[in-house]
Amino acid sequence: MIQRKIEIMDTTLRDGEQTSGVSFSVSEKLTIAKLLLEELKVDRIEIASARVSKGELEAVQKITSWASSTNQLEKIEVLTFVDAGKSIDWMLASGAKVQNLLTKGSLNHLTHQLKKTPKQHFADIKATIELAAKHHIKTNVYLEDWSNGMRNSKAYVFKYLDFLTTQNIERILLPDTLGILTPKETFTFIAEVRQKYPNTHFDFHGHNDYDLGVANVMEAVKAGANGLHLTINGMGERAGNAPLASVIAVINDFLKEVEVAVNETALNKVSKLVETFSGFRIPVNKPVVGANVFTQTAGIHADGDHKNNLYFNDLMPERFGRKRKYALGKTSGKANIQKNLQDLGISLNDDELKKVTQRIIELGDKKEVVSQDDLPYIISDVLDSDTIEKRVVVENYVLGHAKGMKPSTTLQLIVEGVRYEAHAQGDGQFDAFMNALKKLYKTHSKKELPSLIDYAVRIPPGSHSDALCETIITWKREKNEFITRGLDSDQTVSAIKATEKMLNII
Ligand SMILES: CC(C)C(=O)C(=O)O
Repeated sequence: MIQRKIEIMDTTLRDGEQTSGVSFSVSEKLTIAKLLLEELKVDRIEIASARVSKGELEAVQKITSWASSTNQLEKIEVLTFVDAGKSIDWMLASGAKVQNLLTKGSLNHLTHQLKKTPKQHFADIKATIELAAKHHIKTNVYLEDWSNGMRNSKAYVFKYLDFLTTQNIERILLPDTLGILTPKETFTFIAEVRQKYPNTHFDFHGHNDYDLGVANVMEAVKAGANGLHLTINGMGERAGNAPLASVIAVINDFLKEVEVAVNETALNKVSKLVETFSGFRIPVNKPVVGANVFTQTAGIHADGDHKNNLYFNDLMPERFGRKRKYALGKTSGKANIQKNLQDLGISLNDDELKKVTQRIIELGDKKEVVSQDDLPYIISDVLDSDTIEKRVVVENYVLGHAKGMKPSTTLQLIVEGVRYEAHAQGDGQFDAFMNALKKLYKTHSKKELPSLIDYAVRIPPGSHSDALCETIITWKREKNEFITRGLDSDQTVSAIKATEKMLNII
């Protein structure tokens, strides 16, 4: 089957930058532009609005100079205005060769914002297109508020399109400026213009105000749109634009009659880079690129994956340069843990697996995020504790820490079935705990406590900051040194757990 090619125009650097609070630096724009064209392989990029700032001019100059050296200048587009040639002067200074001229696509906008008649507007547009052509600048034309125009002033839109299709332009760009269209309307409106002007190239530019951006783009393609405007991570004005990653997945999986040149495996990398540069966080459940979307949390899913991939769909993570994960927490169960152990190359017997599962459920109950990186630490803690006979139990404690007061601890300890209690102050919470312990041992035990000679804390690499913390304490008794470890989400508690182990060893 011969597939119809759909041009993908990425507008992250123009409409995406209109996300409230986002501004890319010159070098960030250049880096993103290179990635979009060279790795992601979109067909065109819109990188700026003309006349915005000095920095914007510098960014466009850098990008056009690189694009010219790599023969890609025709893929670089800039939003321009009908402004008696000022935007064209800016284009000439920037080195860009394709303008996306903003014009009015609804009578409402034309009358109330520009306060012009269609005749005056068309004459200004004609002059701008001709001036651009004189300077070897190609023109695409945006019909701003086109979706409203199709709803409320169709006669104006078609009169304007009759005029435009006789002009020296490359493409007509049809925005749903306010994201108001339904999928059904999108199909109908695009089909109408395509039918009337079968030889003209039409792009659809969808916004996401009703969360219908992807659905509308899908209908635009079915109705015959030749190109689509998308942004990385769905960035853009208000609720953003149709997100590129989701649209590419939808086209590749559901619209077999068309094809796009975009390289799916680069989607995640580009998405992450744009997230870092923009500071605009990707929601964890954002399809294709969100942190959680390839993580199975329920144990039953991991179990089903094991049995003939029962919980897989066509969105395989490897397509997008990602990997399936199995979450660890209170609902994860043994199957998830087994999957993570397999990944790490660790094997446990049934009894050990049961104990590790129990510990993860306990941690999950405390609302902690347990990651695969934490798993070896949990295993070693569980198995290590298992080998020690528990004669001494740190049963209860109150740790006091208040501004302007010395930290204090009240401690209840059970030694071979007998409960003891002590209170002490210290330089920090753990120091106060140790002082209370020393008091107890001095009064009630003949045993000497070992001295603490080193105290190290580490967080499993890749672990979330609210997850686990391991305290490793080196003790010295007479000439012998030994180490105990404690694991908890709270640093002081992890040190107390390491100390409890020491009490059971001496
Ligand atoms: C500025 C214009 C082209 C726009 O982004 C829109 O109408 O959505």
